[in-house]
Amino acid sequence: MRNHGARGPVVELVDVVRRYAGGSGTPALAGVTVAFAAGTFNAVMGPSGSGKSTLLQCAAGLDRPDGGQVRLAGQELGTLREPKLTQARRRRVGFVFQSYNLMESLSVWQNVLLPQRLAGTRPDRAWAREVLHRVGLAGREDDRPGQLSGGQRQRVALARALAARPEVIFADEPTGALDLGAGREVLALLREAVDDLRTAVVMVTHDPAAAAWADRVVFLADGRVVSELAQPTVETVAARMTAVTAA
Ligand SMILES: Nc1ncnc2c1ncn2[C@@H]1O[C@H](COP(=O)(O)OP(=O)(O)OP(=O)(O)O)[C@@H](O)[C@H]1O
Repeated sequence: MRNHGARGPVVELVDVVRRYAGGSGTPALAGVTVAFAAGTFNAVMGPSGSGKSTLLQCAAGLDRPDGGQVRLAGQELGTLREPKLTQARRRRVGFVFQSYNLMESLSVWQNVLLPQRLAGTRPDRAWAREVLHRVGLAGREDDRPGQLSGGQRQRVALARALAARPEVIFADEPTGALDLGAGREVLALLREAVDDLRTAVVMVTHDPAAAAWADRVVFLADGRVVSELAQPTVETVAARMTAVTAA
């Protein structure tokens, strides 16, 4: 596609509107235009209810907007019907959630390979092994998630995302359930995915210290992008959050 070169955005939202049935009248997304490029780490922040999770769901093709366009690797998602939409998502997108979303009955290894099995592609075992090594879980392949700490579980979730070589990883509060040290490990691994693999990362967070790992912070309020910050630090993020919340 024309606009998906090395410098083109992996994910592009143009004037995206999402209105929930029975909502209070204010749309969850009220016309959001934003793009996320390969090899960039983006944080999305904003007050509770500002539309962060809805933005992630629409950008990932998990939810359909009521207006506007979402392009993933240059492909307009609104034009895709199932199962093409699911295929596009499986091929290009990785997810990391606050609650890990691992299959408890499967081993670490089976969890990491599951998305590729579901996609019907032949799992790249050598890369999966490399990825487990990268996240510090080599040797834990046969463990069940129940035998792991929260930080280790989240690193399995990250390995699962990376194993499919996604162009973009969407992370919804990936450090929300972790202590400081485990959270830092996960953030460092997301950073590595951006710097070494040129993955785009889009991470929703409430934590200025987590956002400071990003290259850029996008601030939402009332379903709109109200501010942006490049090269964020804990201090500049905290100050901007205060300003956005007070406005
Ligand atoms: N499934 C739904 N049905 C109806 N309204 C919803 C639904 N999901 C979200 N909303 C509403 O849409 C708005 C945006 O919600 P969203 O979860 O995207 O915000 P958020 O910024 O992620 O919030 P938080 O930080 O609390 O997770 C809120 O007003 C919320 O109540």
